[in-house]
Amino acid sequence: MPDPAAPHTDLTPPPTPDPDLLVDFTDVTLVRGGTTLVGPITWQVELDERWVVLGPNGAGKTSLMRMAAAETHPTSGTANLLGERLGHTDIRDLSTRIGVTSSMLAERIPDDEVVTDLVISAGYSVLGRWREQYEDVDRSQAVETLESMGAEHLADRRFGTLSEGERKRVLIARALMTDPELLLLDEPAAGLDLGGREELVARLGVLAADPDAPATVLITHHVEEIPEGFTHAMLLSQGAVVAQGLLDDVLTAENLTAAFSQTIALDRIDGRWFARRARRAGGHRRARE
Ligand SMILES: Nc1ncnc2c1ncn2[C@@H]1O[C@H](COP(=O)(O)OP(=O)(O)OP(=O)(O)O)[C@@H](O)[C@H]1O
Repeated sequence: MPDPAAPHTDLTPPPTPDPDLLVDFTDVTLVRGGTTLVGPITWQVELDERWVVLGPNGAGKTSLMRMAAAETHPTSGTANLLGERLGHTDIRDLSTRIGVTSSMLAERIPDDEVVTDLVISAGYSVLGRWREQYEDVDRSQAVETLESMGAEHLADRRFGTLSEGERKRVLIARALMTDPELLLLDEPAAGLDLGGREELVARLGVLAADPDAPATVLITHHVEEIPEGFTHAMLLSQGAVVAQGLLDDVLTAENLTAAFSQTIALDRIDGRWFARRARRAGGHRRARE
């Protein structure tokens, strides 16, 4: 007979993580210094999905991505990545299965790193040259991956000599080098000029359309940076989810207005999105009077 005064202990084993869910977060939070940076968030990313995570500065996008990259453990909630439960698996085993690009990573790359070596090193979970001689197979795969991002001509260049746009393409190639199951891109178009942004968005659109490409999560501040072929969106504001789900359902003027705390008008032209602050009713007419 159980003691009714004893604390309740749930002996049911947690459900086995679903291998088809690359990200499977339930009520996940990240707390630092007593402040909740993001969450609680319940979020699932499936094999063939391409997600965009949008929100203003400080919304918690990078905090969410660091948990999805297994770089940071959630403070609470249940987090499964690639069918493994965080906290019950060696996160180093996940690192080659998740391709990541971020400005934080870019800052850690030595200026004199040769692009091909940088791309190859992803396969060894190191940043920078690790071996004296890489295998020919590594080298040819690196060139092939650079080709997929239109960056093969940069193979022998040193990272520090590349333009911002060239760096972004090289870093995405590096993230793809290990043939990851999940690709996480944190603001890949930040700092690019119009031409560079459009070039990158087009390449990401090609990647999104490739059925063999990994499930992708792209973080951005701007709807103009959403490539064609993206399927899902999450809007974050102040650490909380404003909306998430199918891109067409989530990306509305109403939801953007809520996320960015100002009245946003949204247009869709040729499969791309464009946002701006809406004029106040009658503002145009007054300006002409
Ligand atoms: N280690 C930390 N300790 C305390 N607060 C932190 C820490 N890291 C981040 N924050 C805060 O958490 C909030 C969310 O940060 P995060 O970088 O996730 O936002 P973001 O949406 O990626 O922002 P941005 O668009 O500006 O890059 C911010 O207010 C940030 O100042």
